[in-house]
Amino acid sequence: MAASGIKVISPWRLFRFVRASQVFRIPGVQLHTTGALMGASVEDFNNAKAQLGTLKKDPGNHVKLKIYALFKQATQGPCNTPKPGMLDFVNKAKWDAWKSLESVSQEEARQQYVDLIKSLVSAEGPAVATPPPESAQAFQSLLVTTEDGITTIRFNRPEKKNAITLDMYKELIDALHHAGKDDSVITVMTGSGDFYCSGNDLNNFTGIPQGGIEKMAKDSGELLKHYVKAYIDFPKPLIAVVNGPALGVSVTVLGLFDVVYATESATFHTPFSQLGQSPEGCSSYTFPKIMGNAKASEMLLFNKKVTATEACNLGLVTEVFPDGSFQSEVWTRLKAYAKLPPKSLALSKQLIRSKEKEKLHAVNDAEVERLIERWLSDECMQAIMNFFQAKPKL
Ligand SMILES: CCCCCC/C=C/C(=O)SCCNC(=O)CCNC(=O)[C@H](O)C(C)(C)COP(=O)(O)OP(=O)(O)OC[C@H]1O[C@@H](n2cnc3c(N)ncnc32)[C@H](O)[C@@H]1OP(=O)(O)O
Repeated sequence: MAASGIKVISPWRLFRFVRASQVFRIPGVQLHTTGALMGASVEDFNNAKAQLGTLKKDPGNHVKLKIYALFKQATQGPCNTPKPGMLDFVNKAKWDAWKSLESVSQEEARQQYVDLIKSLVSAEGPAVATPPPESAQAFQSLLVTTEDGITTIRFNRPEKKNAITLDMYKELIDALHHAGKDDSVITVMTGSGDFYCSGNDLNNFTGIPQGGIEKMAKDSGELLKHYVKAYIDFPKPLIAVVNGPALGVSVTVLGLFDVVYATESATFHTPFSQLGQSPEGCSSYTFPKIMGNAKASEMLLFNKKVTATEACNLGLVTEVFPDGSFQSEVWTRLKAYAKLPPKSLALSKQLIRSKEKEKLHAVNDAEVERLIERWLSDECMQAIMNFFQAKPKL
C-alpha cells in the first residue's frame, strides 16, 4: 500500500473501467467541495491521509485512482514521469489519472483530496466502535492477528512449550475457520517463545471425566478429527513458520501445510510408539508420500527426531533459515506472497488439494479410530504416567 492508500488492483478490471470513463464522477459519494482555493492545511491533509486507512468499505478502483492522482498532484505537482507502456495497465491508468490533473494547483489538489476523503468517511455513516472479531476476543492460548494480508495464528503458551490443551484445539479450529473466511491472503502458524509446539498437552489424558475413560477417549477422538479436518479443508495457502522444536501433532499436520519454513535449530519429533500411541494428522499417509516409507517409518514408528536440515532433505520442510535472520527473511518473503492475487492463490491451492481431499478425510477417520483404542491401552497410560512421574524428556 502506497502512502496514498492505493492497493494493487487487478490490471484487467482497472483497464476496463479506465477505458469506460476518463472522467472522475463518483456515484454515491457527495463531494463536499469547500472551495478549492481556500486550501487545506498540511495538518488537514495528513489527517485525511490517516483517515483513509480507517475506511471500512473498499471505495472501488475508480475512487482509489482519483485519490492516488490527487495525492500525487498535491505532494509532487504536475505529472513529470515518463508515460508507462500500453501493456502496463495499472501504471498507465495511474499515470493518466495524475496527468489529467496537471492544470490543478498543488493547494487545490490538497483541498480536493481532503474533501474526497471526508466524503468517503461521512458516506460510511457515524463511526461506531466495532468490537474486535469474536474469535480474537475469545482466545486464551492463541494470538491471532491480521496484518498486511496475513492472518497469523500463534500458539501462545510459551511457559508450557505451547502444548495444546483441549480448549486450545477448539480455539485453533475456530481460528482456522475464521482465517479461511477473512480477507487475508495467506495464513501463517507459528509459536511464541522458544518452541514451535510440544504437541498434545499430556494433561489432556490425566483427569478422568464423568462418563469414564472410554467417553474421554471418544470425545478426544472427535475433537482431533475436527482439528485435522480444519487443515484438510483449509481454503487458502497455509504456511508454518517453525520457530523452534516441534513435537507430536504439531509435526504430523505439517504434511497438510502448503509451505513449511524452519529456523535452523528447529527439530521435528513424532514419538508415538514411545507414548504407546499411533500417528495422526494424516501423517500415516502424507509422510510416506513426502519422504518414502523407510524414512517415514523411522520418524513415525521409531521416534527418530530430525533436525530442520534433515526435515528439509526429507521434503517435510520447504526451506531452512539461519536462526539469526529467520524472522526477518521469512516475514519479508511472506509479505511479498500476501501481495499475490488472492483468488488465484486459493484456487490453485484448491486444485492441488482437491485431488486427495477424500483420501485425506478417510485417513483422518482411520487414524482417529486407531488412536481411540490406543488411548485406552496400558502402553499409553503407562507412558503418560511416566512423563508426569519421572518427567523424562523426549
Ligand atoms: C484431543 C487429543 C488429541 C491428541 C492427539 C495426539 C497427539 C499426540 C502428540 O502430540 S504426542 C506428543 C506429546 N508431547 C510430548 O510428549 C512432549 C512432552 N514434553 C517434553 O518432553 C518436554 O517438556 C519438552 C521436550 C517438550 C521440553 O523440555 P524442556 O525444554 O526441558 O522444558 P520442560 O519440560 O521444563 O517444559 C516446561 C513446562 O512445560 C510442560 N510441558 C511441555 N510440553 C508438555 C506437554 N506436551 N504436555 C504437558 N506439559 C508439557 C512441562 O511439563 C513443564 O511444565 P512445568 O513447568 O514442570 O509445570
